[in-house]
Amino acid sequence: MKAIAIETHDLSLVYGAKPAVKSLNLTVKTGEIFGLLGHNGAGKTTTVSLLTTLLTPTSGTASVLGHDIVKQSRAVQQSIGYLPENVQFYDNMTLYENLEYFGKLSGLKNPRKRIAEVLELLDFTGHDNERLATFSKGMRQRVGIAQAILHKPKLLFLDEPTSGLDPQGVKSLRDLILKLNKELGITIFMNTHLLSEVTQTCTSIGILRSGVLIYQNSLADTLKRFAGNGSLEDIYLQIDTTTER
Ligand SMILES: Nc1ncnc2c1ncn2[C@@H]1O[C@H](COP(=O)(O)OP(=O)(O)OP(=O)(O)O)[C@@H](O)[C@H]1O
Repeated sequence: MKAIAIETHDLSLVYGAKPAVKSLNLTVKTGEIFGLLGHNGAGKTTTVSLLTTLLTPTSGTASVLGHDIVKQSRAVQQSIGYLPENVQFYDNMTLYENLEYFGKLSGLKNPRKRIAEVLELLDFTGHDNERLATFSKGMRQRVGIAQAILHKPKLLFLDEPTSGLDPQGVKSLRDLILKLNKELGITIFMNTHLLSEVTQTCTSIGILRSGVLIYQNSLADTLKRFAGNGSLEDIYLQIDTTTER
């Protein structure tokens, strides 16, 4: 049986008086590529912010790679990588300088060696002395993944990683996500509303609606269970409209 990477129990977050995540009970096993789906404002980013310890829950608990997100937040931070939706870099610095900066922030002892490994892994060899100002959005997202994996995390959180990319950028990022999962064994937790991405990348999915997890299952079981109901888009709409509000 696979170990559990993420487990939440009645995890909730209220912004002022507004509940954004409501009693979330979610399990993600190690080795999965988990896709968290939902409309804009469903609570996906808030969920990732809780699991990455950027936000403290109003109530409930969660463990990430066996560490409690509140009591052991430092251990969580050390074992995960995170690509936020709008990752910021120093455009006037080169790719190498940006990665060196992030490597130092995450306490890397030998950044030079690790940066060279990551540049090769991400097919960036030869670009290390180019300024980030010259990079396309797709390349910048890959730099975002490079900074997120510098410290060799076992679990990677990606917030809408392919949003705003052209088809070539989407494909390149999708291939990279699959490579990180298959070759390096990194568990991936990905927020998305691109259903086409989910079918080509994820092994399991969850659907959030107004802060409530209304569905969680493997992608294979979902497609089997709703066989004959059309594309994943049709299935998503069916789950969304037939689940009690
Ligand atoms: N800092 C904040 N203060 C108050 N309300 C917030 C804050 N951040 C998010 N919200 C609200 O919480 C709800 C969930 O937002 P969240 O960003 O988690 O959703 P999302 O599913 O990630 O949406 P999107 O796909 O648009 O990024 C939304 O109604 C949003 O307006």
